[in-house]
Amino acid sequence: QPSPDQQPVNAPGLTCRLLCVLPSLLSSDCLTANIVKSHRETCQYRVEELQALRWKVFSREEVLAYQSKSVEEMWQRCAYRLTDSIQYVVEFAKRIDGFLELSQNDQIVLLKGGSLEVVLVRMCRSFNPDNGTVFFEGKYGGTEVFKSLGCNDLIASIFEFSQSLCALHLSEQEVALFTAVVLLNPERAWLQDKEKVARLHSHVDVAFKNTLQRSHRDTMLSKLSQKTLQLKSLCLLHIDRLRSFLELRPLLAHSLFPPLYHELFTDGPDAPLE
Ligand SMILES: CCS(=O)(=O)c1ccc([C@@H](NC(=O)Cc2ccccc2)C(=O)Nc2ccc(C(O)(C(F)(F)F)C(F)(F)F)cc2)cc1
Repeated sequence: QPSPDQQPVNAPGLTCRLLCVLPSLLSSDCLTANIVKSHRETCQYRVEELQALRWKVFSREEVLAYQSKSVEEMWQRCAYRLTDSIQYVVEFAKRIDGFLELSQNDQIVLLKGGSLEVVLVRMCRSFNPDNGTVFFEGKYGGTEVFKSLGCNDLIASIFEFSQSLCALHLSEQEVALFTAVVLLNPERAWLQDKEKVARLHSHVDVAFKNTLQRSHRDTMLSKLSQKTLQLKSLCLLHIDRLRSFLELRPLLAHSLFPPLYHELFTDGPDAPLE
């Protein structure tokens, strides 16, 4: 009888355990690859591009020009920019395995509830934490650029959020997986098939956790769950400011804002996303 340390490892048991756990690792790796690819194809600007533009900062004159614009014009410019970014998020969602298998109603509910959150997470890639500027209309500017919007608290919160997210030094792979988790939130109100969304969400969550563990970034999870809470309140503040802006100018809403922005952020008659 060989001594215990010479006994062959209980091979069948080990093989079985590997084979049992392997499919989920494989499917989780496939899902990770799909999400990272979807992000790369729909991220609007690559990080390298955004970083190469950091030296292009608005001059004093350009800042003054922004500050002398009307509230309406500034809101319109931001709304257009955000709607542009949201279109890319819609495309990102459609490329995530399983998203298009959800009912159209649930696809719209998830995008209505999560697209602005995803844009704000993605936006941190265009934020320069060294001088507190964000890439806007071709150059980098600080909060002073958005002064004429008349909601400095919202802008300050968005900049603080971007600053804190930058401090986590998320890789593109982590941004991809984090934004997929944010988007596939089974707790969104009005979901028809909550269980189906919860299954998809848990697959993405497992894929994200596996990725973080492999790169020894497990500590990131607790920090990111705090970020998700901040994100929620930030978007509620943003939508509430938009509403109060629009309530004062009912006619403006339809002429000023691109249709998608209107559908996503006002409780007007729900038209399906094109
Ligand atoms: C989000 C995906 S990404 O990181 O790839 C990415 C980053 C920045 C932009 C930027 N693109 C432009 O400017 C387009 C362009 C370029 C040249 C000339 C004219 C036009 C852009 O849209 N910034 C931008 C910042 C801030 C805002 C706020 O509304 C918010 F609330 F989102 F932060 C504002 F309030 F700060 F203004 C809204 C928008 C687009 C995509």
